[in-house]
Amino acid sequence: MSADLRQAALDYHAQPVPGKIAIALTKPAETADDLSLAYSPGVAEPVREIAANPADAYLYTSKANLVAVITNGTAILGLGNLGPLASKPVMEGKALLFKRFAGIDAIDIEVTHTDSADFIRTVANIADTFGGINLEDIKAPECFEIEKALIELCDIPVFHDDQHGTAIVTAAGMLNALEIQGKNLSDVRIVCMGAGAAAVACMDLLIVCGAKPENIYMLDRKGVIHSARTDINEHKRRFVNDSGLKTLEQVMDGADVFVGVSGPNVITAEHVKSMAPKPVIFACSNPDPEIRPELAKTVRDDLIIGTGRSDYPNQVNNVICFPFIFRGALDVRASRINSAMKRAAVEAIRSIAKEPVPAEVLLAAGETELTFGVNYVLPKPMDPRLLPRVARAVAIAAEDSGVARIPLPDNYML
Ligand SMILES: NC(=O)C1=CN([C@@H]2O[C@H](COP(=O)(O)OP(=O)(O)OC[C@H]3O[C@@H](n4cnc5c(N)ncnc54)[C@H](OP(=O)(O)O)[C@@H]3O)[C@@H](O)[C@H]2O)C=CC1
Ligand SMILES: CC(=O)C(=O)O
Ligand SMILES: [Mg+2]
Repeated sequence: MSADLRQAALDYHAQPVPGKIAIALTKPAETADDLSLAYSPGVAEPVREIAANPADAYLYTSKANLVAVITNGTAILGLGNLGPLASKPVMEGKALLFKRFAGIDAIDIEVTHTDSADFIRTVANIADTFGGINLEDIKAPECFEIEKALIELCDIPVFHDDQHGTAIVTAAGMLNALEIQGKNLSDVRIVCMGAGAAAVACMDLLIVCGAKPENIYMLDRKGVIHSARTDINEHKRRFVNDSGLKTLEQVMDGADVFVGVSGPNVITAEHVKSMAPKPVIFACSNPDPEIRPELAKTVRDDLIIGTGRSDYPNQVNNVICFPFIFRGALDVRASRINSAMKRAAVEAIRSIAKEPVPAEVLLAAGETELTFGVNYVLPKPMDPRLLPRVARAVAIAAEDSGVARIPLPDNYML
């Protein structure tokens, strides 16, 4: 990062007040009459109603539009396990994005804990406060056990964004990129660098969308996951590939697709050069991608490349999903975010990239033109069509799959 950007980022976070979010009042609180309603004695009335009927919390409190962004700071972006407190700027950032893009009030909660059971207990014990829980930057393999347990324990949607938000955006972008390159997901050879939260979920969803498990090579820090390895957990084991290719060099040679959800600068221009014609690279590690687009482009002119960042074309980042999927889930009080809702989000996101881009998006993106093609495979996060289209598709999928607890509002998001 340049010294200028570093200082600008620090100033942005420090000035004019520290941090990125604050709490706003939604009711008058000026007079004694106001306070009689907001606090004692009036507040006792909604208390009694909620005690008698817990669902009334959705009517009389902020629960319906409140999401907790909860972490333990064990996998902060691609920076690693830097602890809960250091993760707070990222979690406040997620809260900012929830509010900016979907009008959802979100609050960050950084949990210090002893083990996964302690973390699960902490989150389960505060869950009723919220309409949904967005788990963030929790490392694998603990994230899988944590999410599974919390889905069972909580009565509200629990969604590990690094798994499912990333997978939804990756699948949407990949289907579009392959369409542009004239390839089918069912035919391509895929290299997935990383075998953690994002990697496992991305590959699972690509398989649901048509990728062949035997065409996927997943790598961790020790190389390709294959069955002779004795150091792999049950989640990695689901992706063993015993074709005989064991090194990064071997799997990149002739690969159609590279998905990077690992760490910075792990592939070289030589690796990119050895890929099949018309390859697709999603180098999603934040803040520094697995390879810089300018480097990859020195060796290929038939390449589609995306990164997790806002300052290159083709941003492949879960921000294109999580505000909108939660909006749809909250608005029908979905009990969970299921596979049908994720598929609906993939299709809604990818369809927007194929349509003309509104002038306000071009302005916000600092672009004069964006058309579906090598430099535009996914909508920009600030595209105002994402909110109505993704939220509506997700809410309809929730209703159709039986997890909505209230009907779709009339003309919802139309
Ligand atoms: N663009 C986006 O929207 C998103 C991007 N990401 C990025 O994906 C990355 C992983 O995040 P997440 O899955 O949550 O983290 P996890 O800690 O769950 O998993 C990290 C995985 O990456 C592997 N890894 C890390 N560094 C290297 C390396 N240098 N070479 C090879 N493998 C490596 C680890 O290997 P091992 O198992 O051997 O330790 C592990 O399998 C981060 O960089 C993050 O920023 C994540 C979510 C969203
Ligand atoms: C974008 C994101 O969630 C990550 O890099 O962890
Ligand atoms: Mg994350």
